[in-house]
Parts: sequence; C-alpha cells; structure tokens
Amino acid sequence: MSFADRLAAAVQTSGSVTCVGLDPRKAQLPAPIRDQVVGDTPDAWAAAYTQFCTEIIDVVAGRVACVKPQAAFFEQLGPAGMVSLGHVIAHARKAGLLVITDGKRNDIGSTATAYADAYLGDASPWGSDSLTVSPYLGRDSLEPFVEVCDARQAGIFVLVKTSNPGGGLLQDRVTDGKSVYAAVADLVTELNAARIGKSGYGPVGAVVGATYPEQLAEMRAAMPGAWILIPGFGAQGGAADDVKAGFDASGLGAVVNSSRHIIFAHARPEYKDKFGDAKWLDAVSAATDEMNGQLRF
Ligand SMILES: O=C(O)c1cc(=O)[nH]c(=O)n1[C@@H]1O[C@H](COP(=O)(O)O)[C@@H](O)[C@H]1O
Repeated sequence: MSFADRLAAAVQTSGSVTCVGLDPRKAQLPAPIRDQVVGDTPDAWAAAYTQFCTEIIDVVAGRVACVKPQAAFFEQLGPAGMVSLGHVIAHARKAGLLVITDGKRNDIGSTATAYADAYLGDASPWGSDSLTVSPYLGRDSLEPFVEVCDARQAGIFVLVKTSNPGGGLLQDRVTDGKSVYAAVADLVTELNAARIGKSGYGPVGAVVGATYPEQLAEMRAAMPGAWILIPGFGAQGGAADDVKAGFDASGLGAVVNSSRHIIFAHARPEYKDKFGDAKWLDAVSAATDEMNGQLRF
C-alpha cells in the first residue's frame, strides 16, 4: 500500500492525528533513564536514547498515527547515535507505527538519490516510511526522492511554511505575485498529480507550522492531494484551533507533531507534581491522551 494510503489507515485505525516527535536531549531525560548512563560516552548516551525512545513508542503504539524521530539529536552522538536512530525506527515500525524521519535532507539530484536510498523504505539502512526534505535546491532535487517513493511505497514531507519565527525571511518573499512558500506548494501539487492514491493523497507531503494558521488554511486549499505535517503544536505555542484548517472534510490530510510537550511531559508544570521523573511514562501517556482529546474535532 502507498505511504499516503497507509497514513490514512493509521489515522483511521488509531483514531488519532497525533505524531509523537522523538527528540531526545541529554539534559531533559527523566532521572530513571539518565541515572543509567554510566560514563559520559556516546555509547552510554546512545543506549539511553534507545531506551527512552523505545519505551515511549511502547506507550503510544496503537494510540497515535505516527512518530517522528529527529535525526539531529542522534547525530549529535556520532556513529553510536546513528545506530540508535536505526534501532528506534525499527522498533517503531515493529510496533505498527509509521515513521517520519526528520532529517530535512536534500542536495543536487544524484546526491538526493543517495539520501533517499539511505532513509526511504524497507530496503534502506534507516528503513523509514518517510523523510522531511528541503525544497531549496529545486524540482530536480525533489524528483529523485519521488522516484524512490514510487519504487518503495514511501513518502516525503517538503518544507513549505516552517513553524519558526524567522522562516518568513525567505519563505514569505513575493516574486511574480507569489510567495516562495506558495511556489513550493505548487511544486508539491505538481509532483503528486499522477500519484494520488485511494485515500485522495499522494506521496509528496508538506510541512506547514501550527504557528501560521492563516497560511495553513491557504496551503490546505493549494495542495489538496498532499498530507500536511504540522509541527509547532504545544511547546512552540500552536493550539488545536490553529491546526483545524489543516484537515479535510473527513478529518484526514494532516498529522500534528508534538515533541517536547509529550516526551518530556513529566517536567511540564501541569504534570510535574502528579508524575515527576519517577512516573515519566505515565506523564507521556497522559500528555498523549490530552493531545488526542484536543484534536478530536
Ligand atoms: O520538519 C519538522 O518536523 C519541523 C518543521 C518546522 O517547521 N518546525 C519544527 O519545529 N519542526 C520539527 O518539529 C519538532 C518540534 O518540536 P517541539 O517544539 O518540541 O514540539 C522538532 O523536531 C523540529 O525540528
């Protein structure tokens, strides 16, 4: 089944549009995980990241649509971290969760093929269902990813309108009456055109931040065949009302990512006293329920 159709099935089966972001950070790991790190070595931290992420996966499996490991936090640990990333991706997929690896990769076409080959589908070393991709190098840098998506039933999420405050410097720039982000959206729509599956969606998704609700509505209309990954919910200030416009009439078409507010929920003021470090997984569970509840429109 195509990635787009699998994502639709994952949303329908789990009854959730939540994507749990797996962004492990040394300083914020809960004490029961941090205490097991003996010696400040990349191997020890990598083992802690694997344990932290796989325990989260076991708690959220079946209750959310997907997970999004952020490669940067694993890369920070060097080779041991990249091995950990592989374990985390494999564990999530075994648990029945779709994996969006967040690498924001891209390069000239022939190198783009290498990135796609590294991350997309069962045949790749990091075996992910999908990958976040930068559009900055243009159409011929995206096409190799789409070809690998076709061959391996995988997907990509192209950065269209990012959640960060400074994204507008380039993305909002208007040329020939059109913003850069709208031009990227047109490219997404073109690349999907001949690839729309049963769910009504194609393999080329888009990233649009929860911090820009008006542009999210505009982008939903501009890319009717694209799944939208909406980051910026929770820790960056995005709320349920801000993401509503990302969904189609049947509640499909978007998944909403939250990383810190779920994985480090034990440290949030509203959960700290109730759960704290000792019951950090209960805090993950409660934060997942809370987000699922907020996103039931
Ligand atoms: O591609 C992304 O996932 C992404 C795009 C974007 O525009 N903004 C954004 O925050 N992200 C990622 O989404 C996650 C947000 O994390 P929290 O702010 O902790 O929920 C991080 O992994 C970011 O790298």
